[in-house]
Amino acid sequence: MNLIDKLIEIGKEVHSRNWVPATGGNLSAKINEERIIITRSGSHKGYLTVKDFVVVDMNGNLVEGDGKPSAETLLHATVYKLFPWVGSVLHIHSLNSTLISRLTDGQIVLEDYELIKAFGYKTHRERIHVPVLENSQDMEELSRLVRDVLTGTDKVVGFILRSHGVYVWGKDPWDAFVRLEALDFLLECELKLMGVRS
Ligand SMILES: CSC[C@@H](O)[C@@H](O)C(=O)COP(=O)(O)O
Ligand SMILES: [Zn+2]
Repeated sequence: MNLIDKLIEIGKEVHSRNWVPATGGNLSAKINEERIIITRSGSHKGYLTVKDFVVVDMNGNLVEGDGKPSAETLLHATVYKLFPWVGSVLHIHSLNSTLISRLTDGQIVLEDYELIKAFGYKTHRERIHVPVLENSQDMEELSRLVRDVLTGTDKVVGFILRSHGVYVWGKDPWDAFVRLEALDFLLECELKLMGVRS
């Protein structure tokens, strides 16, 4: 299966979970060190076809395909540039990531969950971090912020844009999807715990 087919399949899957309502979200995969394939801006992630993908360079410039690359292309490029091992970046607007960001300042710290091992760690004892960043429509500024919070740490497994959604990455589209599933589950656990404790 090629990269586009895999991303189309992931689009259907995230749509079936109500993670990408109303054309929200964007999906990408790295073709090589200089090129990314990413969803076209405004495409519905549950009904993607080959025409909904464009090729961009690592600065977000369109290289191939019709239409405008995702409005958030620069955020994907920032993750690829920082982590050479990453082969796919997924962004969704799940309820769990959106709601928890409205109740959290700074970052979410996850520890003592078995599913932490889904991020490649050997033990549930590892503490992993999910920074919550202020949402912005200024992608240049936001990508600088993302670069700053991701620099010099291997404990950040994703980031959330407040009241917007979550970004997760992996070595390929399937790995990124499994991590996304794990992270959304962990966010739901934290959200429910907040409800119980309040
Ligand atoms: C439906 S508005 C959502 C967008 O503003 C954005 O947050 C989003 O995730 C999708 O943007 P897109 O440009 O289609 O990749
Ligand atoms: Zn979004």
